[in-house]
Amino acid sequence: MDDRLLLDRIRGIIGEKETEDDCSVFDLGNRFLVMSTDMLHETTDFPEGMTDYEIGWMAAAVTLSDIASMAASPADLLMAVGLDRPDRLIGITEGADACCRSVGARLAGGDIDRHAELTIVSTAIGFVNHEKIIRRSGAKPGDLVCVTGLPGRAQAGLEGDPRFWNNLITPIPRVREGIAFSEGGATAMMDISDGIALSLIDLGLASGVGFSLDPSLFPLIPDIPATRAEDLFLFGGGDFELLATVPVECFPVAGVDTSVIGVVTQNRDIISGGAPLPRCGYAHRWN
Ligand SMILES: Nc1ncnc2c1ncn2[C@@H]1O[C@H](COP(=O)(O)OP(=O)(O)OP(=O)(O)O)[C@@H](O)[C@H]1O
Ligand SMILES: Cc1ncc(C[n+]2csc(CCOP(=O)(O)O)c2C)c(N)n1
Ligand SMILES: [Mg+2]
Ligand SMILES: [Mg+2]
Ligand SMILES: [Mg+2]
Repeated sequence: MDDRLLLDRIRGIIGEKETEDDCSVFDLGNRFLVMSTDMLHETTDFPEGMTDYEIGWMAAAVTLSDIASMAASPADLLMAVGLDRPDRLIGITEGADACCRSVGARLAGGDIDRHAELTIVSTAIGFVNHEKIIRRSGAKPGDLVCVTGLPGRAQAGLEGDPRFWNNLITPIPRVREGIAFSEGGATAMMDISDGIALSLIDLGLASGVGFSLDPSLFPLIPDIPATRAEDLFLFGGGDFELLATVPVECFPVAGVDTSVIGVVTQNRDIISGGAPLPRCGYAHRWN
């Protein structure tokens, strides 16, 4: 059992549309309010060696990334902190505050509790004009599949590559890039927190499409064997880059440094280099 399968079980209760995107979407009449919440805790999310400041930064970044993935501008973030030791709160708060400021958001409140394992829930809201929101459901056959940055770095950092430790522990929410994708006509978007392969599965289901990827186009981490780099690229979690689909006539998108890795297909299969893409990536598992 993993978190994706569990989510499928509650979709019928709260609704397909409500659980389809990185954020929930509330119509304010003149624009949309988007909201996201994420829970992180020490054993599964904060690798040993992180400072409290970095823990606070990461907790804010993962949620702000969800706001970015709707092409929204983040506004306020609340952080509920279950502390194993009280002295950790100041560093955590300084890190979260710095991350919020870096994207023009405000750390605006939260909660403090005692907990055996350090646990942080961050909740953020953002705003986006009706015509500028990008959902997971808009991909059209023929669109280009685009990704920002060098996915795979966070997993490489987790596995001990010192070059990518900072990518793992202090991810940058791609707010500016999300807005640029929207301005440039992107049709669907999400962040790749659980890895590109699982994200493509989600995007394909939401849009009713498939994908054909060309591995020769993948932007890969340098100086490691190519097969390893390709696995990190497709299946590594913890990178908060954006995955977007862009009509051919809209490419390149001004203001985003992006790599084209494939094309959207009418056929719902997800193919990479001619073979079906395995359903592998980061998941929360029970047994
Ligand atoms: N317990 C829950 N109850 C209701 N909706 C949920 C629950 N958990 C997740 N969702 C919804 O399901 C969708 C996917 O959630 P998920 O946490 O996988 O997305 P995410 O936040 O983009 O990913 P990540 O957690 O890796 O940042 C979101 O719309 C989310 O609001
Ligand atoms: C031990 C360890 N493994 C992996 C990562 C990278 N990481 C951070 S958040 C996330 C996915 C989304 O999580 P969630 O679904 O809980 O929001 C991943 C893969 C990490 N920081 N620590
Ligand atoms: Mg997300
Ligand atoms: Mg999230
Ligand atoms: Mg999740």
